[in-house]
Amino acid sequence: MTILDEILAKKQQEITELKRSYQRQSSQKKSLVSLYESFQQSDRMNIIAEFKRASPSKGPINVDADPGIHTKMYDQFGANAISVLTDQPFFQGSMEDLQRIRQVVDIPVLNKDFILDEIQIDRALDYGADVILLIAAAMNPARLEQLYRYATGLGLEVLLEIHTEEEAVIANDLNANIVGINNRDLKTFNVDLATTERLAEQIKDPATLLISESGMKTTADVERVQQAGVSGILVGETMMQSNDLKQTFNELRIPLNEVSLHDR
Ligand SMILES: O=P(O)(O)OC[C@@H](O)[C@@H](O)c1c[nH]c2ccccc12
Repeated sequence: MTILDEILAKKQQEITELKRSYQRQSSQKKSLVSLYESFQQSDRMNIIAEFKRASPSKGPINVDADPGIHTKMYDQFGANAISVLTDQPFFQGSMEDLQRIRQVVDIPVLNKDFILDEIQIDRALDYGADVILLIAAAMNPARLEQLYRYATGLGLEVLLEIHTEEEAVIANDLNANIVGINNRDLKTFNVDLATTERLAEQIKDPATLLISESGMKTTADVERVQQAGVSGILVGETMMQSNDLKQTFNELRIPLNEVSLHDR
């Protein structure tokens, strides 16, 4: 049993409970902020800065950080979007964190969780998310497509996360417009930026927005994934542990070159 299996099993229990207790809000149409559109307009590396207190691979990262104060600083120093880890058992996050963050920033907010059911998508919308994460490794392609269509039908955007060549094919088949290449293998926790280099070229549609996820610490790391053609990065640990967020953003927000701008 991998850690991913363990997380997904626990998540199924949470969903069962949620279906018993969660009251959906009235489905009034909201006007959401488009991550896709706003990232297309930037001439610097787009940064999705993540609020993540702890993780199964690292243990505690920054458990005492205040979600409102911390992400307000992300926004001030140049984040283009905020990712909020809302899983409680393995990441010590919550939907209340997301709600709080929604109150303090106007840039797109991503609900980062192990989403396996429509009810979690309804809840993401209710709590103020603009974007949800769907992880190709977490379910079969047919179910992935159902959830993808459900979310986009509600007006949410989807960051579709892939880690293997097979999953890149799934992303192409779905015609996903925002694809996240996770450098971390969720089964072993190994991080390798070569994953981005390998998979970026497998994504066929030039209009797809490519995001490199995990393991980014230095300017050199960002330059490397940019060469592979990505125009956004998702950064957690480095943002949660930085003593000087202004400096961290300056190091990571490099100007985009032709490689990542060529298809605009
Ligand atoms: O802390 P890092 O190495 O910067 O990684 C951030 C993000 O990519 C990572 O938190 C992540 C990527 N995909 C996920 C899926 C579930 C939980 C967490 C993740």
